[in-house]
Amino acid sequence: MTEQCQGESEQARRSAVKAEQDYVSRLYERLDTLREHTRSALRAVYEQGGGGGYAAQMEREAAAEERVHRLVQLSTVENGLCFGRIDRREVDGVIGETHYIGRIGLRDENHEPVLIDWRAPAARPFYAATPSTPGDLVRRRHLYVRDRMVVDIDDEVFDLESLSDSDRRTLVGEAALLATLRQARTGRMGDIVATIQSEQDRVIRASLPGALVVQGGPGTGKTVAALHRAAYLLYTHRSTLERRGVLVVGPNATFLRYIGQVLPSLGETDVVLTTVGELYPGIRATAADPPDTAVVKGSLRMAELVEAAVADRQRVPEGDLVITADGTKLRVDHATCARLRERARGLGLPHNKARKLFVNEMLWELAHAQDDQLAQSLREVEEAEGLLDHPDLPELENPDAPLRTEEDTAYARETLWADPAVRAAIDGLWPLLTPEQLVSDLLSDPGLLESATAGAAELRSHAEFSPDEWRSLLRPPDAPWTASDVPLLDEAAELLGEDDSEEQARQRAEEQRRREEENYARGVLEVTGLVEDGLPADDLLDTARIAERHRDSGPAQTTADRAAADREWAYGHVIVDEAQELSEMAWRVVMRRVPTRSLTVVGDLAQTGSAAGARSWHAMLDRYVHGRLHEERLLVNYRTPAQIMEVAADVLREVAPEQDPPESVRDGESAPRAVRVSPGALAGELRALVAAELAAIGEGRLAVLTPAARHAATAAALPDAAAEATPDALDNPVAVLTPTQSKGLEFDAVVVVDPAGVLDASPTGGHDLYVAITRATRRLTVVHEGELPRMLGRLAHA
Ligand SMILES: Nc1ncnc2c1ncn2[C@@H]1O[C@H](COP(=O)(O)OP(=O)(O)OP(=O)(O)O)[C@@H](O)[C@H]1O
Repeated sequence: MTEQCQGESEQARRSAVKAEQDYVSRLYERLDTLREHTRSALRAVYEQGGGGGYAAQMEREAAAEERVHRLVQLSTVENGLCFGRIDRREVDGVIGETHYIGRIGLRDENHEPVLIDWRAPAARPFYAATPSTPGDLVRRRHLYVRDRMVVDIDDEVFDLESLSDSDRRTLVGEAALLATLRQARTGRMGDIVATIQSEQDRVIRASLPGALVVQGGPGTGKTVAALHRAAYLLYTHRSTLERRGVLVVGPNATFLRYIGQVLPSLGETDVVLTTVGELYPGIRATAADPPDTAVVKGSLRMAELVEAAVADRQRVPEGDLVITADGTKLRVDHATCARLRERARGLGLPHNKARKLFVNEMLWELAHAQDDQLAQSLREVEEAEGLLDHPDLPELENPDAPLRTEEDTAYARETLWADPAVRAAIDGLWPLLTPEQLVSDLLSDPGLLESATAGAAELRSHAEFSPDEWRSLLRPPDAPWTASDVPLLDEAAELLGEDDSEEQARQRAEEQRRREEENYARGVLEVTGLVEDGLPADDLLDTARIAERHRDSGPAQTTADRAAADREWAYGHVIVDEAQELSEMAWRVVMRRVPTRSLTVVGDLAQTGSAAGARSWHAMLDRYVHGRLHEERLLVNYRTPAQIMEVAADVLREVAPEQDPPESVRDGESAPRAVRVSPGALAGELRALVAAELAAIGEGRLAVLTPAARHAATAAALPDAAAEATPDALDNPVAVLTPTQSKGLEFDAVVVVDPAGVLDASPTGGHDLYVAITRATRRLTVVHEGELPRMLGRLAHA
């Protein structure tokens, strides 16, 4: 290009930027106006005061809630309100339309659309158009807006002929996507509304019913696409999903925190984000089982084991049941006890519900036993006194009439139930059980476990456990709950049914209150967090005021709050991330939460780290979705540069040759390398190496990934690093994690310590090494003491 041409092009670009600035400024003015309207409407609701009846109060709360929600939404879209534009082709002399695409839809005062929500059908061409299938698009333009200023534009032209001369001169080079990908990581995943790629768009806009499986290698955008899908579904099916809610299940708390801002940044705050370990309300299971135990606990046979364990708690005494109540010995014979158990079981109700019948009938039996006793002792007295057949006594009208009326017997039942000896005896035969009690007793009592194992094999022939297998389940009674216990608790809850004892009800209410408070606090933090992200000062004031006011009136329950606290909640849609890690038993829990089987399952079979996890999507899911499983594949890696991906591909070829690695979208800035350290010198060398890597990445995040057995020692060598996989681990520039803990995360620089140790740590060590290497967005260093594993032979030594 000549200098003159360059100058002209630059000038044309500047004027195009200016024209876009005028448009964008008008959009922000509109946004400000809408905020002001919403704020005034909210004030008006608050100023109404607290009068009126309960209904009026509830109505006011609902109105306030709706406006707060809208205000939060209008605040979240401040950054990047508008990020794109599409120009359609002229058809039959009718000038082609131009649409601006943004985080939300806006209309001007005449109700004309001025900004199209990225999820609306009209925005679809922005994402779906490709050079080979442009549809009716002439051009797609990305707008770079910072602090309300258009700083740049980036065009992709599909039909050069249709552009005016001045438009042609504004064409600029760098693709929006690459610019985004090069940014340093912040420890929080961002949204990608401006740069969704067409293969991802297919995933995001897939229809609501049925199970969609998204299989894709590391960094292909599975997580981020799944989150955008949640936002898309909420927008498109708002009435269904707002009532039933959307659940996102992720692998751990660090990951949930990492992705936690994506949906709020898209204006969606009412989604439940949780882990499998938290799917059972009231339990927060973070401990992990040894791999062997996790495999047994994850197996479907555990369903039968729990079923047998419940049946074992419905007992028949060895001989007759004999209870001393109120000084009298009452007897119910063995056969009657067995009959009562069978009748209660025959109801087909959960254990705690069927117990009502069992208790009822047993009390009748005891009351009748009492009647018999009474008759017996009366007869004995009469005999002793010689009263029987006494000529002076008037003849009874009906000598066989019972001594007590039905009413007396009913009263006697109540008295019997109040007797601790009676209650203890009946509880021994058919106790009221909580899932926690049942599972804890089962796993800590070898007798119960062995008996349940035998029972499981009787129930279903496939449900056999070897002695080694069932013994691997044994643990101390006070052991903390593990994530693989949660499916057992959920299974037990299904089989036991509600325990309506007062204490349980109180505990549930308490747990619910705690969750509400937590959610509320999190919501406020999110709102105020936005302020730091550049919200105008008057919004800061108002947001804080709203938050305070909101607190005074107590947190109103959102669908998400209610859903999270209710084990039996049926969600409208469930998204499972890192889904390859879920065991068969964990899938049972997930499926219970979504009876309609409207699911998005995202994962990568090449990254399966849990020995109880998936080897095939069909094998894992077919039994639930019966052929309604649609699979999409993502093939492009947006995270890991090509040079690092080549190293990962070597590992994959060794550990899962049937899987193809994804193709990197970009080249890296530095070659991945290996560093050999002499045994004993690791701590000192690691400190220096981490310092050098940090300097190389500038702002950004670094992870030191190490086998679990070396985690403590590695963390001790780096005292300033975040050493635990807590939610805020990624707030620290350096985190020391195991490969398992790093699942789903990404870092500008990754230092893998002791790759041979990673490989040897578990049967799926190769998959873990693949995961570790593919966390890097820019730099990879592998530190080793002994021989470098052969599969890493491509790495050059520094
Ligand atoms: N279209 C896109 N535009 C910009 N960034 C993108 C796009 N797609 C993906 N990314 C970025 O690529 C990175 C990887 O995405 P993501 O974490 O969703 O991948 P993943 O497939 O879930 O990976 P893994 O299986 O390793 O967990 C993220 O930083 C994400 O923001």
